[in-house]
Amino acid sequence: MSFKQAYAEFGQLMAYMKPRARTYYAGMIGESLVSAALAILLSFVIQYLLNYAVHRDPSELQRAVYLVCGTVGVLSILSPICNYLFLKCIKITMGEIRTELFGHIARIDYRSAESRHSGDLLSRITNDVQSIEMTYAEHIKSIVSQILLFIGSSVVVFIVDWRFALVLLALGGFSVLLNTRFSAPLRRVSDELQAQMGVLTERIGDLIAGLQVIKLFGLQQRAGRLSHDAIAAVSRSGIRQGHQAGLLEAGNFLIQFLSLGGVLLIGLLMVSSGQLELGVLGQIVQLQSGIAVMFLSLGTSVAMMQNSYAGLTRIREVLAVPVESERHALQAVPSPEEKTAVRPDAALQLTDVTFGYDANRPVLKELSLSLAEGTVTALVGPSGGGKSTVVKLLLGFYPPDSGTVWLGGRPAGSCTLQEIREQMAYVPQEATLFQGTIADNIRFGSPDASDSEVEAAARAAYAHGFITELPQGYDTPVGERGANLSGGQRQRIAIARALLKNSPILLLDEATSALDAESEHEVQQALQVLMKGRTTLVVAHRLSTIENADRICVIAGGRVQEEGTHEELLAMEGQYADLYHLQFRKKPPELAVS
Ligand SMILES: Nc1ncnc2c1ncn2[C@@H]1O[C@H](COP(=O)(O)OP(=O)(O)OP(=O)(O)O)[C@@H](O)[C@H]1O
Repeated sequence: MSFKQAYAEFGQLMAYMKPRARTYYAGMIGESLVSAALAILLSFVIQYLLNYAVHRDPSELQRAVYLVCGTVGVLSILSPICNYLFLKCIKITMGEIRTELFGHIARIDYRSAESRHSGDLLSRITNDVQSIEMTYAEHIKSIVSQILLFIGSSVVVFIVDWRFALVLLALGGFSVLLNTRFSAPLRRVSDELQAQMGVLTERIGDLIAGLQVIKLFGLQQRAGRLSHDAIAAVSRSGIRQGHQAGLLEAGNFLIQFLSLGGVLLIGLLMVSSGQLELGVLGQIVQLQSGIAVMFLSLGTSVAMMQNSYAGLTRIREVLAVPVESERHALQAVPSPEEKTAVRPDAALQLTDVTFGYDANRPVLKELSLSLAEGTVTALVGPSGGGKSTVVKLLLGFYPPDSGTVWLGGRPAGSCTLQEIREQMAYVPQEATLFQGTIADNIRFGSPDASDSEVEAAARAAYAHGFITELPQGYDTPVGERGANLSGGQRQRIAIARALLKNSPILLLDEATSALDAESEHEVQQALQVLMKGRTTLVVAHRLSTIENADRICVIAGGRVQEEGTHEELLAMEGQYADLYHLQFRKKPPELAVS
């Protein structure tokens, strides 16, 4: 890496510290001065004590004692203050970096979110952010304190015997060359290692999320094999990094050894021939480590900062992922035919919508669909036909490639995403619960809702009963992603949340397929309450649950193939009738949509 590039990357790293740069540098330089001063003053103490040992002059002993007491007194006041300022700046800055990352990830557009593995994002938020903290807290401070120690030691050695100073500086020069030689390979291996840590975190995420399936199907060995490659890659890069760092360290130690051995040998010869005081030699020996260590630790710190630069690059990649714009990304102006097709009673409508996740493979093909206000519409059809994709478009997660989504007769492209989403409540197949209590999770539907409103929503969602049976009631923590609750309980909390949101349009991804009969009954009852008076779109996987819907649309191959009521569609003897006969299973009438 060129000096210019390193300087630019350092600048980017320090840009986060800019608002409090003065305090950070003051704290860090203060801390560094303290440790450099300690080492240099110690060299004087050694000189005075050795002089006392040789000449038995009590004033030398006295000077050593005064110096020790003065140093301890001043440093014990300065050090905690500087350390506090320094650490405070780091913690605030790290908090800001994490907040920026979290905020950005929460806003990234859905297409980018779906195309990334959550483990990769997790690794960037944890490993890469951590690598930046190491530079703020360790590497920069180490460089500055070693430079200060180096300057102080060099000046003192130069004053007491300039010949030693020249020899030590020459050896230091070698050390610089050695460290520069290792900088580029270390950066390469750091980049690799950080990326591989990301892959490993992805594998671990998959493993934890799929633990039940892995155990159930006895896939432990297979899962182990899948993670094996990622673990092996991390180990290989880690070993390569260790190898490079080890070679660098060995070279630096050799130089340090030569420097210490040389000073001692020449110094002792000079002492024995009367050219040098023993006390001065003791002082030079103490200070030579300050000079040699500077090169050693400067090299190591510069090399380790490559890790942070690699981490920063990965964090900046996340920050460069586009966020959802406030406006719905749909810009196309509806055609005159589409405008005339808009039904005045439609709460939601799609006219000639074509959409593909991949531009060359349309999933929805000129699909038209309208949801009359206050009615229940069900989407059914074969797996992969495009039902969930319709929901994603309605929620504004993706804009159509062509055609128009209409919201109450208004093109969704002219609405903000907030306007679109305020109109809709969505209950997905798997209820998403967040860390916090049951009450917190219901309150996501309306953050300002009072406790009694939360309870009313829970009662309407048939959730109040089981909540009050829990020892902590509404204050029960739901555990990671609702792990402390059953599937049906999670669903009813999600329904209570949707009730509290009180939006006029309801999108349901058939939420009961994974539940046992009793839970399904309760969730269905809760859904009946939720659907009352709302325009509802149900993505149904089991036809028995939507027999009484006002309209049923069969979606296959990205198009509405058939539509009508249950009886009309059966009479058609088309795809719906085939699907129905295939799945035929009578449900108790009270469970079905009424
Ligand atoms: N994020 C995505 N990226 C790329 N392709 C996708 C994505 N999501 C869905 N698809 C593809 O789009 C097509 C329609 O998927 P969709 O989930 O809408 O079907 P569906 O009718 O809801 O299926 P199911 O009943 O199984 O849930 C499928 O071929 C699917 O592979």
